[in-house]
Amino acid sequence: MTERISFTRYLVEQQRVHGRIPPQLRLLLEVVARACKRISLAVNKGDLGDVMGTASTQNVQGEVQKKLDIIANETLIEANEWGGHLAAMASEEMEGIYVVPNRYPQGEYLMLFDPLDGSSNIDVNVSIGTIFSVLKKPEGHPGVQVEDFLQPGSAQVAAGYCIYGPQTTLVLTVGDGVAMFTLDREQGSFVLTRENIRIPEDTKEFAINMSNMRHWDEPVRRYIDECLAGETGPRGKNFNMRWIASMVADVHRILMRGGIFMYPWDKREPNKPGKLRLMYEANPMGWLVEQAGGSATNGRQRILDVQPTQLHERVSVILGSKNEVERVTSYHNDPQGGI
Ligand SMILES: O=P(O)(O)OC[C@H]1O[C@](O)(COP(=O)(O)O)[C@@H](O)[C@@H]1O
Ligand SMILES: [Mg+2]
Ligand SMILES: [Mg+2]
Repeated sequence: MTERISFTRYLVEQQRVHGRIPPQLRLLLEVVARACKRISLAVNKGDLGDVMGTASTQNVQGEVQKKLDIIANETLIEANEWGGHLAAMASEEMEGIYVVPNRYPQGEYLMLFDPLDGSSNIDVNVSIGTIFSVLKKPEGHPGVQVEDFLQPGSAQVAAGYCIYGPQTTLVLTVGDGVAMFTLDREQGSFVLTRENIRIPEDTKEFAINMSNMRHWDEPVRRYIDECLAGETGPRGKNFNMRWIASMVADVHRILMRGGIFMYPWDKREPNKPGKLRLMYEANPMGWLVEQAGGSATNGRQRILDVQPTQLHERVSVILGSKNEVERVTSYHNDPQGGI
């Protein structure tokens, strides 16, 4: 029987063999994995635990928070604040940054997270998840400010997500490809189950919320129309559609078998670049996809090159199989032509 590699051992080998992970980052990732395990247990409880339904509060996005949004947020904060590897955290569920109290040692990393992604699916037993992104705290000044977080996605030192579905699966990159770990509930630990995940460059599967079609911009409309036209149309092949409405689940499918995921700008809120958030949704997912051989743009430029100006800023997201993302991007940059 092949020897099972635990998450801890994988990180230790990445540190020792590849010198990719400094000790503090390894500790941080282990703590995040433990926090995700606790969130997974809460999610699994469903109606047996007091975790379903809405809380009576709103978050900075103006969304009514779900109980699990808050439980997941608190679990990540509590688990990470005392370890000495973080200086501060930022979350979809918190307006400002959370600076690690000075009764604890100040670490050299910053972490951003979407504690519970796919909130609209919580009460209907569909896969949801946690998304995280790790940056280095800039040196040269004491304390931490919001501006320290406003680094482009290309500055990430680690990114990942944990999906709470039929399996609980943790997917991670530290810049050396993408690895996947499945939670072994008997052992209570994450075990390496895939390495060097690759996304096929071509695909016949697109994911977008079709109910927004009338609000889309011309390049997106053109791309989807061509897919829907199938083998008798300009693409000469039939396309299938999927939309789980949990970004973590739609992106996981793409890492597993390819595809293109789109949440583009649309006319419903023309002043917003998109629905999804740059710092703790698009950047970590964009880096994972790139590390697996795919692409991620906002329709015009590489998402990881976008210079953030606000903690909760939104962005148009087009990611997945390289050739399809390049096609949609070319339709934006050259409306008459494109690929
Ligand atoms: O309901 P819609 O418009 O299809 O949007 C679904 C998208 O919204 C999200 O649920 C937003 O994330 P949160 O659940 O973390 O707020 C994404 O996971 C998903 O891709
Ligand atoms: Mg989300
Ligand atoms: Mg969320």
